[in-house]
Amino acid sequence: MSSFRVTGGLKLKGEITPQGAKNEALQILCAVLLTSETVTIHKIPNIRDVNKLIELLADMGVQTDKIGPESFSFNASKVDLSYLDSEKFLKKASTLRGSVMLLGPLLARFGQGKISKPGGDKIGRRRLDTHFVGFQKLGAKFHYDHQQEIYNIDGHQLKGTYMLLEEASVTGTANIIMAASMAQGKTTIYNAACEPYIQQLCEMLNRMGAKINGVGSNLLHIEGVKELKGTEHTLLPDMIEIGSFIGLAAMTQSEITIKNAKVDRLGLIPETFKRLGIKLEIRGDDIFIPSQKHYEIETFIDGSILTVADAIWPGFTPDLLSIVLVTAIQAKGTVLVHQKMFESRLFFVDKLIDMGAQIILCDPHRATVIGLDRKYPLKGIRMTSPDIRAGVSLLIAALSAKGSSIIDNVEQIDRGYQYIDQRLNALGADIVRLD
Ligand SMILES: CC(=O)N[C@H]1[C@@H](OP(=O)(O)OP(=O)(O)OC[C@H]2O[C@@H](n3ccc(=O)[nH]c3=O)[C@H](O)[C@@H]2O)O[C@H](CO)[C@@H](O)[C@@H]1O
Ligand SMILES: C=C(OP(=O)(O)O)C(=O)O
Repeated sequence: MSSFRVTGGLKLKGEITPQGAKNEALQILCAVLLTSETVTIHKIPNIRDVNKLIELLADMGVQTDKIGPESFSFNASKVDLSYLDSEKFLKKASTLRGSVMLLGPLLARFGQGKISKPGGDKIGRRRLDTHFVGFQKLGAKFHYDHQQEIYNIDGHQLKGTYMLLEEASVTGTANIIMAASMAQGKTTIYNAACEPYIQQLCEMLNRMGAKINGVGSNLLHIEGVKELKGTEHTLLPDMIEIGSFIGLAAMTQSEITIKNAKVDRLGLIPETFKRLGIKLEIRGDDIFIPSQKHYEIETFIDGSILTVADAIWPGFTPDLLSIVLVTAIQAKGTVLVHQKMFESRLFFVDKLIDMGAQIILCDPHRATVIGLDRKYPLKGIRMTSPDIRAGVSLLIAALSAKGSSIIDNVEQIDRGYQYIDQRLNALGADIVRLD
């Protein structure tokens, strides 16, 4: 288990370029299984979850070549399906959430798939019903081995159909789209998730020869094709990293320019941080955040306390609520943070309270932050990173604090933020990795 020793209180300054999007990378990497031709992907982040998925593909027989600092080519002309039965596969697949999206492509191309219960953040119950009900609607048979926690699916000629998803699951929608792309006939998916990750996946599949309409909406029409061909794809900048850098700049009074942020793909993210009083300037495709001593949280029009809540896209992403929460600590004013989707994602606030933050955890889904307006700084403490986004929130708190902090279990942060210590140190932070 690695830790960070963070010396707080330093102002950062400079430019930072976001990595390629983690959650998009996980979908796009799984999609390489859909064709026997070569797929080249650019802007692949060097993070734990992505690296594990690339390893899984290679172990399965996919030819994997690193062709540039952030570019890989993949060729899945030979796939060893017997590897799916191995202990090694099942163990590795269970360490990340994204591995579940191997199932859709496996089913589409080989008529079968198998996966152990996927991992990912322990942030509450994370059911997979949408995925399997969707596969079943396409005609696949599904069996869950409760004892070994293994999901098996089988379905040699999938048939297109109409389906109304019970919930707009992000990875579930991606899985169903990939399975339906090669099913016989037409599939309609209503209440589909439409995050930029999904839009990117659909655009890539269309370049491969798929026929998907409605991209960007929650109503997708997919005309199945017999086969898909190779393509080239560039990942979007990671919008969750971008939001994290905005929060970091505000909390540490830093002047930061986020380069090439693809601002038009960020949805409500810039607006939500602006509502906390943070000044953002959009300069071309960059976001400039000036050093700000004070930032004041808006109220609603009727003067009542602002609520920031998550919602499915184009609502505000749940993955940035922990960052909003930590950013509000040094704001002026009060905000209610309402995490509707996950039930165990806010418990990390006890560490922030230990550091001196004024937060009331109302219940597992809601926390009220009463901003300190820099009347006093947080104080450094020792803490453990429970999940990826809480981990980065603790890092932001530690960077703003007086004194030094130790953050344990930074593997959680490494799941989703590449070289975060080195990149922030280049802006003037003092983070030491202790192995
Ligand atoms: C690898 C990956 O891409 N992970 C992301 C993906 O996870 P993932 O795809 O696993 O998350 P889902 O979209 O399936 O669901 C997230 C949570 O929201 C609930 N839910 C979802 C939709 C809905 O209409 N109603 C509802 O209550 C689900 O029950 C679940 O608790 O999407 C989540 C939601 O944006 C993000 O937090 C994760 O970072
Ligand atoms: C919850 C997240 O990731 P995962 O779905 O991989 O656990 C996240 O990226 O914030």
